[in-house]
Amino acid sequence: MAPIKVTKICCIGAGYVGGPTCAVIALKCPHIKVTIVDLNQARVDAWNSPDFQLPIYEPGLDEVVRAARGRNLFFSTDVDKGIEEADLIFVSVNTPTKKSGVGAGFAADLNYVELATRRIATVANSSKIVVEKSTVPCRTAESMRTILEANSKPNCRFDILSNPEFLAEGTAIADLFKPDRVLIGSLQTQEGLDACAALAGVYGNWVPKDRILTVGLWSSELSKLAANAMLAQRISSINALSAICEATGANIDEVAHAVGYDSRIGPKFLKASVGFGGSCFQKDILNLVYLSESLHLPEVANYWRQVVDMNEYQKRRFSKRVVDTLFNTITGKRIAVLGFAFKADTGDTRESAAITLIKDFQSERAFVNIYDPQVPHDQIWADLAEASPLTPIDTIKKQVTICSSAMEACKNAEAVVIATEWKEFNEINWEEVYAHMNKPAFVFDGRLLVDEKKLTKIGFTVNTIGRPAQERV
Ligand SMILES: NC(=O)C1=CN([C@@H]2O[C@H](COP(=O)(O)OP(=O)(O)OC[C@H]3O[C@@H](n4cnc5c(N)ncnc54)[C@H](O)[C@@H]3O)[C@@H](O)[C@H]2O)C=CC1
Ligand SMILES: O=C(O)[C@H]1O[C@H](OP(=O)(O)OP(=O)(O)OC[C@H]2O[C@@H](n3ccc(=O)[nH]c3=O)[C@H](O)[C@@H]2O)[C@H](O)[C@@H](O)[C@@H]1O
Repeated sequence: MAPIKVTKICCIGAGYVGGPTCAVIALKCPHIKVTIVDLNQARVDAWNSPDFQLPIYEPGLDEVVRAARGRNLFFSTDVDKGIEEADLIFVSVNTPTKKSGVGAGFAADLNYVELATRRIATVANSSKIVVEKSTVPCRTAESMRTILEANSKPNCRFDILSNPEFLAEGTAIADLFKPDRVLIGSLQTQEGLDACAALAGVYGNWVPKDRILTVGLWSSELSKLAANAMLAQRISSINALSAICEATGANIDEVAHAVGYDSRIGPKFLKASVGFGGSCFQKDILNLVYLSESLHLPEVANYWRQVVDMNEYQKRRFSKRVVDTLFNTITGKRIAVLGFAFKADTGDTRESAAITLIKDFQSERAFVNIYDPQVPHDQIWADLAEASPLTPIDTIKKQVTICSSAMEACKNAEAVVIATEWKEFNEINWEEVYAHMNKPAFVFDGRLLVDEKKLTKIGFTVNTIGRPAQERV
């Protein structure tokens, strides 16, 4: 049989993954028409905006969309047309943690995946390769196949692939241009392998062959959860060690450096922090915990749960350190929180550690000034309202002020808390900040960002994650 040639791709879901991933496919494959569809009109409008005010902030994304949009890259709310036209469909919808029902708080909510799958079954008039791009529990492809086959029209066949995405926000375009690997899982039938070869052919336009890994469907699905769980586990491990450092006088940067020098361990992902955030680490580990429990493997479930528990502990430990250091009370004191996004170079705030810290400061009745260079103010208010559902937004607004610069946030504050490692926080004029703060002035560095010695010399008392407090000299 001649290899399947992909000429039209549809991606369902124009979010942080579907948007950048398929924009890069369009850029690198000018011979393929790529249509990204979404039910969210505002999001699609932003992708189509004449001045390229895209719905997500991602370095380099703008250039990719400028080069391909209108040529072979299209954004639309016409989901049915996108499905009908395409020979390969990515399902890149959200799979958040379930909020209610069986598995609430742990299991992935597969409702969006199911709705998208049902839509494909209803609309498709020709055979399609359907690709799971969303992160899903192991064996979700089987449910998708059952739904598609039960609802398909005669002469329509569906081949399901798993092609999880490994990009990280903030470096999405670089990751997509030069991925460590592209993983494609398929059934090991001839049809499955043919579909796999077709998708590998798409990536083959720019990804070297030896970086395209082809495996079985279930291995592919599980590998995505495993990769995120192991990355998060490294952060929880280094954060657990940071607590020992603070208590003993060891320095977490030195420990991470020494440990990471072992080529079997490696230096990446060993940066102690105020806790990992982002839409996926916690969700995917909880998903793995749920999967393990469903498989009657409680020891395995407990093992992975600890990674999330340690992360919660790290956040709480940090806010407690702020309160303890400020003479056991922050009531009525002003705390400047620098950074609200869950990491630098993104405007995404999902599960950001900053939200937990600010909530803790609010419950201690402190005043909080927030500054983030990318997160829209409306998003900050929405996140704070969601974090404290019983507190009216007007009450929150009496305690919290959103500022338009780091300097403005620090004015008249007792303490500065660095929650996100934005580069611009390296360039803060700390002498000027110090001059405008109440004394004694404290800096709590949750991201190992500031030069402790320099700040201490200025007069600050500096508390850095994973190091004992530096007293004023
Ligand atoms: N955010 C990230 O960096 C990464 C996310 N992932 C995974 O990728 C998946 C998508 O994540 P994000 O892009 O961050 O989510 P997102 O929430 O930014 O985007 C999902 C989009 O799908 C749309 N959608 C939902 N149901 C739909 C339907 N039936 N028809 C059309 N559109 C529909 C939503 O309106 C939304 O715009 C998740 O499973 C996530 O775990 C994987 C790797 C990285
Ligand atoms: O499935 C996903 O959603 C993605 O999740 C992560 O990507 P992302 O969450 O975008 O960002 P990371 O760079 O992994 O950072 C996650 C969190 O860990 C924190 N972190 C990271 C590294 C580190 O050494 N220390 C640390 O505290 C970051 O500040 C951030 O809060 C993975 O890195 C991606 O491979 C994966 O595709």
